Amino acid sequence: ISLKANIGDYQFDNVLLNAAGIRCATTDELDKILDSQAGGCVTKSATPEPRKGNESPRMKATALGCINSMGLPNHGFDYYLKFAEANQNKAGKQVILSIAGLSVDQNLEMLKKIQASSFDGLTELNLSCPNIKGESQIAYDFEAVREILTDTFKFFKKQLGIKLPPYFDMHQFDRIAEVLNGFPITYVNAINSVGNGLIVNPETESAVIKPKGGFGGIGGQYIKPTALANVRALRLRLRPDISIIGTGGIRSGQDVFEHILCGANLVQIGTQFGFEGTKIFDRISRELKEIMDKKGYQSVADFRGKLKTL
Ligand SMILES: O=C(O)c1[nH]c(=O)[nH]c(=O)c1I
Repeated sequence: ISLKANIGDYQFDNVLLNAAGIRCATTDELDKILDSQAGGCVTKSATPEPRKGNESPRMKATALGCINSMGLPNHGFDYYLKFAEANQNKAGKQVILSIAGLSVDQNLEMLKKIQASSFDGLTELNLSCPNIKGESQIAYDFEAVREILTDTFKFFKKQLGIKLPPYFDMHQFDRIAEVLNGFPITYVNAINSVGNGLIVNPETESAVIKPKGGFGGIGGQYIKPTALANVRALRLRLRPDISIIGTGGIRSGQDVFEHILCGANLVQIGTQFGFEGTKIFDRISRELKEIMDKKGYQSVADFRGKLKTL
């Protein structure tokens, strides 16, 4: 039974990856992921310069997942580009370089550097960070997405993925797919955390994270139905050559099976990877293979996108 998959001409020995932002801000953390059963690693979304991020407490775990308002803490774009250049082309293991500029110009500046660099792997353009004070998630403004991709593909000739926020309305699925189908993107990653949730502690009668009055992105079990709906809706609307990475609510082999059934080519694990560390990739690989064995599937292609309706 094989858990191999590919995106464009990039081979992954395993469909499991970390989600950007979780235990992936330093080279040590990234090395640990590459040394694990994961099919590759995704770097913490980078800004052109290093950032401290928001005030702590800025992340809180709950019984069903977590809330975060990290505020893009990272070591700066050059740090991650250097790691990506040094660790690309490991057989069957891909390094995905994630960027999240605070403006169109910052994104174009980083993309120009990638284009000029020796990194020939996948870049993930994060248009969905929910935690920058005063900034909204770019991908909720469809014309802004069209503009940044128009500017990007005037010079960017390497392979680009787009990290999307969750959408909650059929016309939004139609609109974002219509915009993305107009560009030579390699994949979309659905979804980022569900933005601006609020976790309350009834004992202390208080919010549980400091930034933004306690508002932050929600991950974990809370968001799996929304993640699956976004993967499915985009699979049904995007050009067949655009792959999908499914992210959101994964903590078992069954959850991965559901994401692939909805159309995911690969999956990323965030909240639960944060709780368990890299041994999660062994556990979930084993659980997924057990499910495939029971159902008589040899490869993930056998059931990818084959969700039935009633
Ligand atoms: O606050 C963050 O750093 C963050 N947090 C998220 O939940 N998603 C994101 O894309 C980002 I860039």
